[in-house]
Amino acid sequence: MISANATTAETAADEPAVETAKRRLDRLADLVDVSDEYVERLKYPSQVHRVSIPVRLDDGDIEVFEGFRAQHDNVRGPYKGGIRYAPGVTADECVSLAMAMTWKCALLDLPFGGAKGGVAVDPRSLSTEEKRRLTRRFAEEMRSFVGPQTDIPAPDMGTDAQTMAWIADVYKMQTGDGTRGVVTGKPPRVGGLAGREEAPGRSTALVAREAANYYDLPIDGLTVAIQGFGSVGGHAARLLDEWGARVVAVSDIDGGVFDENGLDIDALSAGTGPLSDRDAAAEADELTNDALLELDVDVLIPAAVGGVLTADNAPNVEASLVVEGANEPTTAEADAVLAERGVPVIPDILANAGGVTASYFEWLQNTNGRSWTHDEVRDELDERMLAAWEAVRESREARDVPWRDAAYAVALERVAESHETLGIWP
Ligand SMILES: NC(=O)C1=CN([C@@H]2O[C@H](COP(=O)(O)OP(=O)(O)OC[C@H]3O[C@@H](n4cnc5c(N)ncnc54)[C@H](OP(=O)(O)O)[C@@H]3O)[C@@H](O)[C@H]2O)C=CC1
Ligand SMILES: O=C(O)CCC(=O)C(=O)O
Repeated sequence: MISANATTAETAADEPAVETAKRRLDRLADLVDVSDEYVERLKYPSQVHRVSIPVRLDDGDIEVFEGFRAQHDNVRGPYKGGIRYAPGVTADECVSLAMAMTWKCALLDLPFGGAKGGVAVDPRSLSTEEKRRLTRRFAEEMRSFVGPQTDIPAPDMGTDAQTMAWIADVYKMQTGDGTRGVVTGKPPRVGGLAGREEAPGRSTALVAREAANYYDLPIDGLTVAIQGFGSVGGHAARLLDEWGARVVAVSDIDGGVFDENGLDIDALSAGTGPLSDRDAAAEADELTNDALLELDVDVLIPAAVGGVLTADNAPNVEASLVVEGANEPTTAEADAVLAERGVPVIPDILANAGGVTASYFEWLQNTNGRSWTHDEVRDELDERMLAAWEAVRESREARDVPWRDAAYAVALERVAESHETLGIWP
């Protein structure tokens, strides 16, 4: 077992993400030619919906869960963003993630605004039937504020294609609209897109490869540690492994596995249960999630929960490069420490943006009835991701700022331009 000093996800020194998001906007206002009034408005969500979700559990008891949907800005198109099921989800968490969706969609030049939702629940504590009842009731509660042209949810942590299928079905029963464009990330047999599930992991891998190349770290033999082996982490690991990188560590909620010679990612993916119990990990060492973040690797990819790189552990990060597969894995304080130490951090709004980009293709497919092949999805996704990477690279070089600010500057400029053109406020 490799160990490291224990860290908590958010220390006293690490401010809440929503405050960081607001401060970032102030800083960005100096970088781009945007009026202060727009910047002030964009610090706040347009609306935050909060609903109660009563669910009958398998043992006959009723439990009431809290659900949220934060809608940040829709100047560029309908609100768009995932729904997460995780313990401790709050309205504020959804607000900061909704703000990030506004910037992510603008950076990829998609005709969407930003939203995020969630239910405070540990999905691992629910049976499939309980999840189905919870999801259908949440969908009923969301009826008045979601729709293919208003707000389009998608999967996020703890939710998946099946969750989206249940929401699409409730919406169809309520409205008669059978196009299923109300949510993306559905199973392909009910209007979903081949390639949506792998897309955020694919973009994370693609951006990691480009960034590594930028810093003269060749993909062949590139050592990579990935926290999280779910939708994003699992697909990023598989692709990087396929492209010749050496994925030496991956983890799930219970901890991780490490092999300096590289893990057998395909075999690990084929297994079930905790990673450390899988046959493919028999020769690997176990390590904690904290220790994984401090491994001496070329690329570290946090791809699980937010707030894992903090003021406490950033001084111990040994990776040459951090690529954010998860949303908001790096606190503002950790960002500052890593910048000081010369460790580049490629931001979430670029790296994992393949998810919402593929969601856009799915929404188009549902809207105009033309289905996309898996190859078409991959080709167009890669093209758009590489274009976004280039835009951020140019912004960084022109402005001489960290990668995160460079990406946000491109996005803020586009959102502000849309507001200015419409002239609706201030
Ligand atoms: N799915 C999507 O379309 C997108 C997701 N993202 C972001 O990527 C991140 C991961 O999402 P996604 O892959 O969908 O989620 P999944 O639920 O598919 O996977 C999450 C992974 O993280 C692990 N995990 C959960 N809690 C912890 C913890 N406290 N410490 C360490 N590992 C943990 C899970 O382990 P276990 O399996 O044991 O529970 C699992 O391996 C989130 O930040 C999400 O917002 C970003 C863009 C798109
Ligand atoms: O696909 C989408 O609409 C959003 C995915 C998401 O929630 C994210 O990118 O964080």
